[in-house]
Amino acid sequence: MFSGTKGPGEAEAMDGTNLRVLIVHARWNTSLVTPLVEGARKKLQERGVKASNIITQSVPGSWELPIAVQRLYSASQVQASSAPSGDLLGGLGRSSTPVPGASSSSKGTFDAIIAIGVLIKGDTAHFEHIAESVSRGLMRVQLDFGVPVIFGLLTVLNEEQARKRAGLTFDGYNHGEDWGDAAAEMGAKRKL
Ligand SMILES: O=c1[nH]c(NC[C@H](O)[C@H](O)[C@H](O)CO)c([N+](=O)[O-])c(=O)[nH]1
Repeated sequence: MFSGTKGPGEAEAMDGTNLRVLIVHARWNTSLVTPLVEGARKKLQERGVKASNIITQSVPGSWELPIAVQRLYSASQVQASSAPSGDLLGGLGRSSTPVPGASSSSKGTFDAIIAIGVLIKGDTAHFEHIAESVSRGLMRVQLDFGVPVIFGLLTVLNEEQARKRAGLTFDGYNHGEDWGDAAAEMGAKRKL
């Protein structure tokens, strides 16, 4: 965890034993997204979340994160309240995921969701449109559905900034770990 002035401070000790967490990540900039996902997964397991209760799904890019978060959460709610059914993904269709050991099916609802993507500014306004819309979309899903959606969208000006925040440089640290801590804390508090 970041020990400087910034950052969330010491995470509250939360027991993640009974939590089920969904990680939805973009496949754009995979070499940067994968360490972020792995950092989040590592922290979740350090907080006691069972590996089998960490469900990972991927989408093409960050633009698709809000709809995937909404659809996967809705599907899990249906599944949690009815007989075991088949594909959690519903109409999303199965997508490969580059994170080793990831699983793409689940039984039951989610206590927290982490949405992960890396947006790197180009020389057009495309970046701003995606960043603004995805941010608003993820906030809307968490408030509409009452489930914590951890904001794991890196919006950076260049690849070096992303590498630093993915813990890939000597002076960086992996923001995915903070997102894992936040998911464990918010998921546990949701059960209080
Ligand atoms: O996740 C990203 N998606 C990006 N674009 C794809 C977008 O998220 C959608 O997947 C695409 O527009 C199709 O809807 C990016 N850029 O364009 O630069 C990017 O940097 N990161």
